[in-house]
Amino acid sequence: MSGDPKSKPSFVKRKANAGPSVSRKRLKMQPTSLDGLPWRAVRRPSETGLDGDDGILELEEVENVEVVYEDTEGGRVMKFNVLEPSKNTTKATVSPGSEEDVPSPASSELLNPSVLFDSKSLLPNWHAFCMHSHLLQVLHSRGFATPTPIQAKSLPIALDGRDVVGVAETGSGKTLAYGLPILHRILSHPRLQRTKRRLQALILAPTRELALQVSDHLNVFARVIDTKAEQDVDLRNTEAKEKQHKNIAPPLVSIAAIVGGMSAQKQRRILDRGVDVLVATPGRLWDILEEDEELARQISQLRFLVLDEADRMVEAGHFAEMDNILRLTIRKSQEDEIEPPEAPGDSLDHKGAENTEAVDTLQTFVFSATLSKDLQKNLKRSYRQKGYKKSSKLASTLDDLLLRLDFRDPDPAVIDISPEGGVVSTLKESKIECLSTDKDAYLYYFLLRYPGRSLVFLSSIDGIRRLTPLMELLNLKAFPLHSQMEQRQRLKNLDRFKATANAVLLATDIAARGLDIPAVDHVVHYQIPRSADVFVHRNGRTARAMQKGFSLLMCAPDERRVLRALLASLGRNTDIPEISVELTLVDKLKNRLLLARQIDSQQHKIKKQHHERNWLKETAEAMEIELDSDILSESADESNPSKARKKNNDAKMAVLKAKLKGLMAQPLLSRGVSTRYITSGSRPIADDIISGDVHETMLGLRKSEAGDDLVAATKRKPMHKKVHEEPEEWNGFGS
Ligand SMILES: Nc1ncnc2c1ncn2[C@@H]1O[C@H](COP(=O)(O)OP(=O)(O)OP(=O)(O)O)[C@@H](O)[C@H]1O
Repeated sequence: MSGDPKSKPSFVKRKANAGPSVSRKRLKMQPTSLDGLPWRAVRRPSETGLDGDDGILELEEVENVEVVYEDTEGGRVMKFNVLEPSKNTTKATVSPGSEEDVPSPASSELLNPSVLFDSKSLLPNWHAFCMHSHLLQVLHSRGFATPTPIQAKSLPIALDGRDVVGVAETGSGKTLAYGLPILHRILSHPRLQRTKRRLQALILAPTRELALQVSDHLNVFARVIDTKAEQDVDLRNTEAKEKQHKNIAPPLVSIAAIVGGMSAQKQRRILDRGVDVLVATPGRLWDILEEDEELARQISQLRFLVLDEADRMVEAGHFAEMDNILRLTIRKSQEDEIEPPEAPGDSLDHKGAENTEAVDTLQTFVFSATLSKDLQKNLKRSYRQKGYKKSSKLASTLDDLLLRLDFRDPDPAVIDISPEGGVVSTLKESKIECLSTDKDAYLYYFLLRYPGRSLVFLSSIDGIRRLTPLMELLNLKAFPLHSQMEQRQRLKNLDRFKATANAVLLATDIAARGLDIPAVDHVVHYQIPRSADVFVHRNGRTARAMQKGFSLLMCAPDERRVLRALLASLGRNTDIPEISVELTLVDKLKNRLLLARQIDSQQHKIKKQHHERNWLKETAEAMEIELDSDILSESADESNPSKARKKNNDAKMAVLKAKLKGLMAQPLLSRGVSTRYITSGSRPIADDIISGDVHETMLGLRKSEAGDDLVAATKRKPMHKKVHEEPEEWNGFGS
């Protein structure tokens, strides 16, 4: 019996169970007293209300016991015969009262899935994978009726214990393709109760947002199902998520995210408590690893290693950290020239069998929407070439890095179902050719003409800083997202963008990979992306999970050459179609933009003057210098304007703002529509207005989706042709 009987009132409930399958033939007479029986502690089922700590410290059961009644002189007595269990019994032999032998709560679900959850009739398309019943229930509760193609192809292989390199289009469910096998394994091999969780899976992701998203996504599958909470709480909202986390039972599988920009102490505390799955960005993980020897040791004994968006990881400035972390995962049994850094505790092999099991069964998953065919071939080849030697120098390309992965599998399965040319079937692409200096106006036109959730990619942070205030002055809900923002602000802006139906996210390529934002209607490339992969991933933020999506590329004359090269590298032989634009409207919008720019530069000037004046004063004070009265008066003239001057500035600003307000109040009429009589143009619009069919911000234009306004694409000179493979047949999500 466990617990301290002195400190708490306690009793032990016991139930005897002879078990129907016990054969008389293997009866071994062992008359014993009640306390001498092989009692086994069992979980206190929450359904019965016995799972609290009050009163009952432990519930025990005993099996293979025969109860015999004997008539004696003193009356009828009960005797117990212990039957010897059959040799092939699957139950572990347990010693009574041993804490170590008590399975964790997760094991309660470790029963025949078809008994707990009728997956055959409720989830027929998932049934064949024989996954843990808890996972099937979550899939069912979320309405994930059918595995996506990448899931259907990789799950059987991954569940079979093999390594997988998976390449599939953006938004096609790759997270669960690697996540479900990991969760299945952990749920099916529950840790012993009161033993600390041991790290079993490490998932590396290139950006903080992606790492947090992956951990959120998998956490949904790791928690005890609370259908009410699932309905009530929008899990995509950070605040709601925090609230929910406070209210729920401990997870069946503990998944933690370790990313930069958030409290390192808090993340260390979580690690100290023990986690099963760690999702991390390489930079922060390496920082922690340099001080946390125990974590380094656990990483050297992982059961699963995942590289999500592997190809991005080498670009994100994480190369050295990635390389170091991968070295930790290399097993000692490998005949390798790379000496993994000595993991703390290497000498402490007291875990014995547990270590051996982990060492021998590391499974590696590498997933991305863009892994070149050459790389995939090289990956395979490297394992066949016995002579391949890993150099101890730092890896320098993705090829190098992947070749360093410690694939246990002599022939890792490579599943490539990425679409030809990188275009997702539900995505419509378009472009606008215009001068660089006109891009703001065309962007503004597009955002007004096609309201919705638009994600605009810019190649520089300065560009985002310049555009954000302009958009705000033009009454658009614009949120910036880039690496120089504080992490809290980054997440807040993402949440706001997700929660606003008609909003603009101005982002650098940190938002290009993996982010699963619901219902992004448009992706805009303000500049041509620097590579074909980035183009594919940026586009992948829309048209996800078989939803419709639209992308617009803004191409200046000096970018044409880059665009041609980009399309060629994707093996495309048709140009991207142009979208038709009402140029008269763009001209009108240019006037608004001009005013917005003037206001912004005026505001900027005032801010700068304040800043300079304060700096001068503070510096003089700090250095205990008395500034020359000439300088002071000059400075006062310039940056601390006199009342009259200030008034003048304020008046100037008020005039500009009033002008802009006036312009914005004027309806934007399309060409051919008279400003005086909206029925007299080439296309009278009065009827459309009455029927609500006209565009609310641009009179004279019918409401339409961006995809409806494409101009036929021109054919480009044929490139080297690709053999056309039949597309994967898939009828979409939930079918
Ligand atoms: N079997 C399924 N049925 C329905 N929806 C699914 C299924 N699997 C995943 N999803 C949903 O599809 C969306 C995209 O999944 P996920 O983010 O894993 O895509 P991805 O392939 O990793 O995309 P990217 O390459 O852009 O990172 C998510 O919202 C996810 O919940």
